Amino acid sequence: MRVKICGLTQSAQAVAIANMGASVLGFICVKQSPRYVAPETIGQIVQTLPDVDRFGVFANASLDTIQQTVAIGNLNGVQLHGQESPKDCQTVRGALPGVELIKALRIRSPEDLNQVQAYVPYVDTFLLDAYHPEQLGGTGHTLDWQSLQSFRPQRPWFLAGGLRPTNIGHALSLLSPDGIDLSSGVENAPGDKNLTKVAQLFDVLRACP
Ligand SMILES: O=C(O)c1ccccc1N[C@@H]1O[C@H](COP(=O)(O)O)[C@@H](O)[C@H]1O
Repeated sequence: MRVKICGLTQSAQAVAIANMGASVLGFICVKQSPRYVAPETIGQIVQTLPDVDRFGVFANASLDTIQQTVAIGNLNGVQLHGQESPKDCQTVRGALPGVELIKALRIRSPEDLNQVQAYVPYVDTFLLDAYHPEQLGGTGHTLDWQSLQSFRPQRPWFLAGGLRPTNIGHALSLLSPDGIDLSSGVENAPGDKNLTKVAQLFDVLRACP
């Protein structure tokens, strides 16, 4: 299972988290977020990293912005976390072949899962996050895990939304996602990761059946 830790802003923390076992690191490229990092800073952090996947998280960004950030930041994945349509995903995929494309869907009710099918031809991976009326992501709110038990998309998927070392065991006792994504659940403050909590997370994952 892939483990993605999102909202990195500091090189030393990113290196430590990769060395603890994270397989994907996420950088928030949404300017309104307190976790925003500029493309040049991402590039500097990425230079220091061991072999790990590096994703930029965007919301309703222009293709130009996404392409430039991927190039400057040396990213190998793009997570679209806004209201991007299947056509938008098709455009990003066409412009960035070889870059993994994740479409994040913010789930308010089980019916929201029906939109997944329309994205299948254009994305590599899905990510399910909790819906919040004022925040795009990093909300710390959990999904209704029970309602996802029959979710079987035709692409690999990440579970996100309010995951913490203290609830990940319960989530994984109900669901078998291809990956998990944590941000605020392993932080001291937005963008400042708590390495003790990240270590606790990996302890729990090692103990999971
Ligand atoms: O973290 C942010 O500030 C953010 C801003 C805009 C879009 C997405 C954002 N974060 C994503 O939110 C999920 C879950 O976060 P949490 O674990 O509930 O805090 C994660 O995928 C982040 O990539």
